[in-house]
Amino acid sequence: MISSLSLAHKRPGFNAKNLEKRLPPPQGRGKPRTKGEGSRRMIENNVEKKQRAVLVAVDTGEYDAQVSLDELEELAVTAGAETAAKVLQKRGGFDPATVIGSGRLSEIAEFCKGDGADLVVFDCELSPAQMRNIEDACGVPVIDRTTLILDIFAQRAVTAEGKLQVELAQLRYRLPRLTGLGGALSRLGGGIGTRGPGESQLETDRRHIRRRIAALQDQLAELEKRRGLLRARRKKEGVTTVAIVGYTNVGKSTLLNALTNAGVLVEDKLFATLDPTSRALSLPDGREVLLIDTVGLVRRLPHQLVEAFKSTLEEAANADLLWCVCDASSDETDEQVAVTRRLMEELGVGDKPMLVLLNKCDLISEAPLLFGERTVLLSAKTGFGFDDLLQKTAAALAPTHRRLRLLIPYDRSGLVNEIMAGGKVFSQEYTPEGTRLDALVDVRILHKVAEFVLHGE
Ligand SMILES: Nc1nc2c(ncn2[C@@H]2O[C@H](COP(=O)(O)OP(=O)(O)OP(=O)(O)O)[C@@H](O)[C@H]2O)c(=O)[nH]1
Ligand SMILES: [Mg+2]
Repeated sequence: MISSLSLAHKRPGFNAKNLEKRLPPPQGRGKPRTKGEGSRRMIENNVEKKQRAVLVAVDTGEYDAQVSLDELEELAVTAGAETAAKVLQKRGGFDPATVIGSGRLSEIAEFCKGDGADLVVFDCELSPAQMRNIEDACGVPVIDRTTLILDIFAQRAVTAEGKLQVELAQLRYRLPRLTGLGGALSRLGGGIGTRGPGESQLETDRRHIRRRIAALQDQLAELEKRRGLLRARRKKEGVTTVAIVGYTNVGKSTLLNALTNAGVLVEDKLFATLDPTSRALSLPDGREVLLIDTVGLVRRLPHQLVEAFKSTLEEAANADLLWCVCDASSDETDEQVAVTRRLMEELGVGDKPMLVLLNKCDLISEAPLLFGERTVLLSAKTGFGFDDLLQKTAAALAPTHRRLRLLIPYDRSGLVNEIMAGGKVFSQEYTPEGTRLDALVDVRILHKVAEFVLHGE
C-alpha cells in the first residue's frame, strides 16, 4: 500500500491529490484479499458504503483525454461512487491485452489490493479479453465508460419504454462480454455496472439473453409504432413541435418547467431526464407549440446508447425546431453545442432549424462570444431572456398561421367553422354585417378568407 502510494506520487499522471484526499479508512487496509472477496464485501456494504473507484484514461492524442477523464469522474459520482484515484497515461496506442502499460497496471493492482479501491473504471471501451486481464490483475470489478453510463441510465429510467431501452442496451453490451468470463459472473451481485433489470437474466445462459433481447426488441417496436402514430397524428393536426436538446445538466428540464410548469425532475446530476416529457407552450404570435424535453448528452456518447435511445431522440429529429441548450457558465460551452450538433447529424437532421440557448447566464458576468441572431442569452432560473427566446422561436418557425381580424358575412358562415377548426379564435362578435373575428388563421386557407380581412383596425 505504502509503496504503491509513494510510487503514485512520483509518477506523472497519477493524481496524487486525489489519492491523499480520498484515502480509504485505515481499518482493513493492507489486509490480504483473495479474488472475489472484494465483490462479496461490496454487496455487504453496498448500502452504507460508496464504492471507491480508480478512474483510468489513456491519452493517445485522439481527443482531450483529461477533459474526458474529468467527465468520467462526474459520471462515476453520479452513479454513486467516489474517486479513489485518477490515472492518465500517455501512450502511442492502447495495449491490446491490458489497454495501459503493464507497469501502470501493476501499480493500480497494488493500490486495489491494498484496499485503496474496490472498482476500476476505464474511460475507453474494453474488449472482453482486456476486461478479464485487468480484472485478474486487480482482483476487483473492472468496468468501462459505457457500462458506467448504462448503469446510471438503469438507475434513472422511469417509464416502461425507458426501462426497456436501457435493458436492451445493457444486454447487448454484456452479451459478448459474458463469454468465458468465468469468475466475473460472481460479481454481478450489486454495485456499479450491475444494477438494472438485467441482473437476474445475466445469471442464466446466453441463449436466454438472446431470447430476452428479441422479446425486448418486439416490445420496443410496438411502443415505437405507437409513438410513430402519435407523431403522425400531431403532424396531421398541424401541431408544431420544439425539442429541447443538449448536454446533460445544462438546465433543459428547468427551462421546460419554468416555461410550462411541467413538474419535471430537476437535479444537479447527470442524466436526470431519460424520458421525453412534452408540454404546450404559447408563443407571442398566439401560436401554440409542443415543447419536448429529451435525454441529456455527453461527449463520446456510446453508440449503443444512441441506438437504444433512438426512438426517444427521434422526437427531437422530428421536431420543427431544436432548442440546443448549453451552459454559458461552463468552460465547455462550445463543445456542448458541438456534441449536440454531431448527434443531430448522426440522426440525419443536422440541417434542422436550431436556436442555441446560452443558459445559466445568471452565473456569468460577460456575454459569451457565441452571441448571435440564432442565439438566446437565458436564465431558466431567473426567467431572464424568456421574451427574447419566445420571439426568436416564433420567428424561426415557418409561419403556419396568421393573426387576422375578419368580418365574415352570414351567408359564408361555413368559413367561420373552418377557421375555428384549423386555428384559434380570440374573440367573436355577431354584428348586423356578419361575424367579426380576431383569429389565428391557418395559412392554407388564407386565400379563402382574404376578401374578408379588415384592414387598418
Ligand atoms: N444558476 C442556474 N442554475 C440553473 C439554471 N438552469 C438550471 N440550473 C441548475 O442546473 C442543474 C441541472 O438542471 P436540469 O434542468 O436538471 O438539467 P437537464 O439539462 O435537464 O439535465 P439532464 O436531464 O440530466 O440532461 C440544476 O441544479 C438546476 O437548478 C440557470 O439558469 N441558472
Ligand atoms: Mg433533464
